[in-house]
Amino acid sequence: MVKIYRHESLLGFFKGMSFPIASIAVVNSVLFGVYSNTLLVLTATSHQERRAQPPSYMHIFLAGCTGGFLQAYCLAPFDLIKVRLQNQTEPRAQPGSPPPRYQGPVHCAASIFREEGPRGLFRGAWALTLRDTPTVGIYFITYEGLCRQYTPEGQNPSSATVLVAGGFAGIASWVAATPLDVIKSRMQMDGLRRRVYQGMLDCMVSSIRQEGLGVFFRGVTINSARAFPVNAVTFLSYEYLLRWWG
Ligand SMILES: C[N+](C)(C)CCCC[C@H](N)C(=O)O
Repeated sequence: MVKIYRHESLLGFFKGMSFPIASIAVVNSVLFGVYSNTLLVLTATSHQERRAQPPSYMHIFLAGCTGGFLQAYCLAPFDLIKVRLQNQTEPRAQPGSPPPRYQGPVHCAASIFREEGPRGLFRGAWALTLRDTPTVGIYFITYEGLCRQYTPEGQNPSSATVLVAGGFAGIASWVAATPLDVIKSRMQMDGLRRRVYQGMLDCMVSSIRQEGLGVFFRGVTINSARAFPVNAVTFLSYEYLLRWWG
């Protein structure tokens, strides 16, 4: 934190923010929409009816995986741009210094398109899909499991339960997602200069060789600290929006 502050001032902490904010509504509606509709297909119960007839954990997991798989594709280009901008760590421009490689998210998207082709915008998308398919399953299982544990049968979970269950669901899924998150980000940065990795497996093997197994847990603490409040609020919004409008 101190280093980022000294080097890039307060703005450094908000690097690559505008795109995630623009994309989060789209990505989350795909995630929760696909999840809920897959459950509807699998169990023939709507969100309201699910309290009285709770779906099995297998169905929850499958619906979560489907949601995770599809949202990964919507997320991929936005996530790529975020990673590229976050990794650009030049100090704030001084007069006379050359401009940064990417001047902002739109410029970044256009440059990737020009330099790496349309498929370049989906660099790392496979790793992202592999990261999100099972871990979104874990996300919903943890959430449902904790809600059921602390809610009397047939009732809606209280706001406090939803917040805590959502927070822990975020942590559990991020802990599980971190190894592939590290690989995904490295694949997304590859291609910026010369290609370093031949593919995902090569990226895994050379990362382990150079940095040991600990590399798979890089950033897990800060990711979990972020995941708790973000997902507490996400699930609270989800539950309340469906209760009001469902
Ligand atoms: C599966 N994985 C852990 C990668 C993410 C789950 C979605 C969580 C939420 N959109 C967030 O940004 O925390």
